Amino acid sequence: MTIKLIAIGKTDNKQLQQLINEYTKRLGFYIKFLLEIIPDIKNTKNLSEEQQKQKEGELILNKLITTDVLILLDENGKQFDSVGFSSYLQKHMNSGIKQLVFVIGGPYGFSKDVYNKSNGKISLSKMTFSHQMIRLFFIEQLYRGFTILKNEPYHHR
Ligand SMILES: C[S@@+](CC[C@H](N)C(=O)[O-])C[C@H]1O[C@@H](n2cnc3c(N)ncnc32)[C@H](O)[C@@H]1O
Repeated sequence: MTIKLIAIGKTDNKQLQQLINEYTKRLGFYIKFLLEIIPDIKNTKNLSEEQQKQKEGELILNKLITTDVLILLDENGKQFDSVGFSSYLQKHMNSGIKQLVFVIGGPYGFSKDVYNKSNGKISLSKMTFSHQMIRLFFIEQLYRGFTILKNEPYHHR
C-alpha cells in the first residue's frame, strides 16, 4: 500500500520544511509515502471563502484515482491515540487497498464535494492547526504509527 498526503500551498517556512523532509525520510523506511503539494490558488482576494474552497476542492478531486481511499484531516473527524492510529493504519494495509490518501484542507477547510467523496475523517485534536503546520504533525504521527507496528523504541507507552 502507498500512503499519499495531499496538501495545498508550498511550505514557506524553511525550518518547518526541514522537519517535514526529515520525517518524510524516516517514514519512507517503512512505507512508500508521497507528499503531493497542490500549488496555491492565485488571486484569492477576488474569491469568497466558498469559491476558494470550491476551487481547491476541484484540484484535490482531480488528483484522485477511482481505487483511492480518501481520508480527510478534519477537526471534527474521529480521534485516536497513537497506538489506535497505528492499528487504523494496519487495518487499511490488511484490507488490500492500493493507495490510502489523506488530505489537508486549505485555510477554510474543504468544499462539500470533497466531503461527499471522502471515505472518512480523522482529527488530530479538537484544536485547529494551520494548514502548514499540520503537515509536520501528521507525518510525525504516521512515522510514530509505523514504529509502533514494528515495536521500535520511538514511542513510549
Ligand atoms: C486552518 S484549518 C481549516 C479550519 C476550518 N475552520 C475548517 O473548517 O476546516 C486547515 C486544514 O488543516 C487541517 N487541520 C487543522 N486542524 C486540524 C485538526 N485538529 N485535526 C485534523 N486536521 C486539522 C484540516 O485539514 C483543515 O482543513
